Amino acid sequence: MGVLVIEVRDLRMRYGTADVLRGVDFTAGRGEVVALLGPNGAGKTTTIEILEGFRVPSAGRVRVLGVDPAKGDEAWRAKLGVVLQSWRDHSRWRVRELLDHLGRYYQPYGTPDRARPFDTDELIRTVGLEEHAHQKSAKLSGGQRRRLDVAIGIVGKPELLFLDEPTAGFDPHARREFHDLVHRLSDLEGMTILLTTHDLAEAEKLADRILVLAGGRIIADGSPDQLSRQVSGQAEVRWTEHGERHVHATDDATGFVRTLLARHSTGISDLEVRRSTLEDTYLALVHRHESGQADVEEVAAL
Ligand SMILES: Nc1ncnc2c1ncn2[C@@H]1O[C@H](COP(=O)(O)OP(=O)(O)OP(=O)(O)O)[C@@H](O)[C@H]1O
Repeated sequence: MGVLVIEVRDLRMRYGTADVLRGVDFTAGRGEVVALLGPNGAGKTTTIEILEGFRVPSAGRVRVLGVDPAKGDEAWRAKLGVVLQSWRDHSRWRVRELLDHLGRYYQPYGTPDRARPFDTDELIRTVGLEEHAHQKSAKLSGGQRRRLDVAIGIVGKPELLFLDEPTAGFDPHARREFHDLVHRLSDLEGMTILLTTHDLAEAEKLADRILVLAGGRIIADGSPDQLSRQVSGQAEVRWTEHGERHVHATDDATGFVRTLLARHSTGISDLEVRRSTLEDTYLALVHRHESGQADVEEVAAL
């Protein structure tokens, strides 16, 4: 995996008497895009806040860019970018002015191989706010304000970017542009990105790896493809035969379809093969976990 940007071992967090994180383990490497999924209240935001140094964990070992976040200094903080769920109020500022102003904070932290901050006009183009550069942020639409949030998060060219539900409120076009942006940031800038989302199609498109947090632990860790194949190896074949609809679940869809067509060379129409989606997989994992059917270790080893 190369250089570890995030290293989390046996992380625990207790609020009062409630154990929210009960031994979370995962790592993320340079340039990796990792999606953290889990039901409401699973502890995703808590985990991210600990990684940012905003919350001190009850126990466990956490290293972010080689540093314990609870002891991170300004130079360390300058290498992180954060896009939170809630809109921070910058309503009096115009877009370009605000980004230019925030960018200045990062100037002392530039290195020979990473100029900081982002050039303001390049940044505005990157997030697609050219037409709104001189508008007050209070006048932006919800989706445009979210783009401004993203611009604020990356203005310092972070090595590690946290995105908490980044595309909530985006229209499909803005969402696709945002996905392209995430890929560019990880490919061209080598940025490691940790994002939370409840949109599984988004996680599948964006993430190299998916972590599922439930019951205070990571219950699955793998590429979207690995997760789908290991949780449900079966595909569903659907077809119409002499006007009647049929469905068959099989481990070997190709073999089944071959036999089906050989047996009935005519009379078969509307043939479809459906693999389980990440959403099916996710729901199966969380259900298995909640109903106690799966041992945590067993699923985590997928
Ligand atoms: N400061 C706090 N004090 C006490 N309990 C808290 C605090 N912050 C969060 N919690 C509780 O910890 C649990 C995890 O919350 P967290 O916000 O991390 O979940 P999440 O996975 O991000 O949820 P969502 O998907 O709804 O955003 C919840 O039950 C929440 O009520």
